Amino acid sequence: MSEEIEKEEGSISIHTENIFPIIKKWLYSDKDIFLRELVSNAVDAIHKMQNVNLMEGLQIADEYKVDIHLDKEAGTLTVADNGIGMTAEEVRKYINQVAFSSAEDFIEKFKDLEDKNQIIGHFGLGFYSSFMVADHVEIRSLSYQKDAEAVHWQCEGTTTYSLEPTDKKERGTEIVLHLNEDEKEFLDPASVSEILKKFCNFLPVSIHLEGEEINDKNPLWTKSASEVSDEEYKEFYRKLYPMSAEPLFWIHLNIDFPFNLKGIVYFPHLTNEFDVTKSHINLFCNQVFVSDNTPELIPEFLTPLQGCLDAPDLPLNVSRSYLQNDPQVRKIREVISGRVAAKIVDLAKKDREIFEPIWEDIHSFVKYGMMREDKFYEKVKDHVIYRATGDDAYTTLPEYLERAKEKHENKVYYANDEGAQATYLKLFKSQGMEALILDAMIDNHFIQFLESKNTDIKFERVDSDITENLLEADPSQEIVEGADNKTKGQRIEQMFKDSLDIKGLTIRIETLKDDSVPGMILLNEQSRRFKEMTRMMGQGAEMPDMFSDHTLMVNTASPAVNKVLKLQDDGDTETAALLIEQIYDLAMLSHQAISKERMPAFLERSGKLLGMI
Ligand SMILES: Nc1ncnc2c1ncn2[C@@H]1O[C@H](COP(=O)(O)OP(=O)(O)OP(=O)(O)O)[C@@H](O)[C@H]1O
Repeated sequence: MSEEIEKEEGSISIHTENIFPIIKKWLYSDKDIFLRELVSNAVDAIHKMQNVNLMEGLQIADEYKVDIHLDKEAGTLTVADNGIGMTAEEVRKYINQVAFSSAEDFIEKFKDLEDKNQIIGHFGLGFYSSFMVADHVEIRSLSYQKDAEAVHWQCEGTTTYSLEPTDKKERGTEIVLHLNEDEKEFLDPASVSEILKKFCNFLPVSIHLEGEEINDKNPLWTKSASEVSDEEYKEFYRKLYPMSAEPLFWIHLNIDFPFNLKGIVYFPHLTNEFDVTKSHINLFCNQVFVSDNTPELIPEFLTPLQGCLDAPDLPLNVSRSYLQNDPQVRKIREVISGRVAAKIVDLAKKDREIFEPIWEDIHSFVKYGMMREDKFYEKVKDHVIYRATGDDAYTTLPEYLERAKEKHENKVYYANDEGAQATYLKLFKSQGMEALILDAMIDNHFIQFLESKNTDIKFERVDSDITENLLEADPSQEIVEGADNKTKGQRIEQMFKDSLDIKGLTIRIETLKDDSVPGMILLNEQSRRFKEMTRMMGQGAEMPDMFSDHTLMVNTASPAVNKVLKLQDDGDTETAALLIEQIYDLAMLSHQAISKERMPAFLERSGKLLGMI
């Protein structure tokens, strides 16, 4: 006979016995944090004691401290404090009744595994993290309360415990961890010291390991900026990052309203080893180390920032994605961005000579920040400096435009490869004109961005066109020569056109004030930029040919060009053709290496021409 089944509904029971395996397994990778949790509890207990003393006007002249003691023989690690202590009632309430009411609740709170490190400390689970490394844990405690009786609690990693009176004489709590066989590394003072240095380095209460104080109770960020010297900031940096070069600048934050935020952030001297994509800020909560991986707190373009932030009221028990959208975290990012902008303006205004080398390290980040954040852009835009070819090595954009007003109003000339564009820069210099050097990866985008922000200003690379200022009013254009009624310019143009059979090439005849350059390649700014963009995106299999359209500007003032004319007149068309090819190759040479197709002819021709001298 089959059993009759009637419909029933109910809840699946998950037993609390499951909790210990979960604590061990899920949290295993971060087991070091049990020390942070126990020491934080001890510090909290001391703070509570200090408050009670304050309120009751009691004078208890103890030196408050947390003692960590390792006993190799017994296999125990003990965290002892002289804080407020616990009565039996309090142990029952705070320790036995774990802050979650069911395993379901526990799992719900832990579902975001990424944050387990932070969550553990924020759901009243801190003490239980000791079961990650010990099956057997004891608490011995004596409450500060009058006539309190000392208690001894023990648990061996199951859901049963024992609680009995004990003979502890001094106020406070001792947590004794009988370490598991494979956790004996926590008996090694050097390992424990390292963990304590990470988590407890800046705790506000004295922390002793085997009798020796290991922490700095008053880290620099707790002081006010006016009482800290530059040397102290640098020394603090060296302590945090012993192997690093001196930071470029730093910002001391001390904000009480509308939220609490203290800290010192440093902009490092960047080296090749420095990972600019990774978060470098140490986050603290009331001097307790929380995390060294909270990129959400820093504007993306400032990820290289190092240092410490102490944000006591951040809701750290929430997921990373929440943190990203949390209004307070956004405000922190804004504050940091604003303060960095102010610092940059301040440095730029104060002393250019100090600012210039710093600028070389930070400019890509600043430019990226300007493109990403309008507020940041507005704050720094007039103080951003550019390397320039004029008398001053660096200039701001407003300064440059002011100087260029007469010669080329609202036009900014720039070079992005000083070597390749040397001829053009020389011409500019000889005519008292300046160009900006914009040769960083980001500058291509930054130029477009600046143009979009300042629609009246145009940027042109020095080889994009020949400006009026470089040209001589050309008498040769007017002079009609020979029987064919052509000007000198027209004749030269014709000869170059006839000789050079090159795809996409246009010949343009000009007379430059400078006669030392026979020919120059000009690339139209807009089409060149378009090709560069396409190349950078690099999706198509075919890379755009930068020279599919180019202009050879032939300088009629050049003796070499006049020589071509003379040879033609003398009937030596062969040598004239050689010279024309040579002028073209030399002009191209500054843009790219001579192609393998043209190279043999170039070498042979060069040899021939040398032989003629
Ligand atoms: N060393 C101690 N001295 C006095 N009370 C303690 C000590 N350690 C723990 N307690 C008590 O036990 C409670 C539970 O501690 P637990 O670490 O599990 O969570 P919590 O401290 O409430 O929260 P957090 O996870 O933020 O530390 C504490 O709130 C405190 O009342």
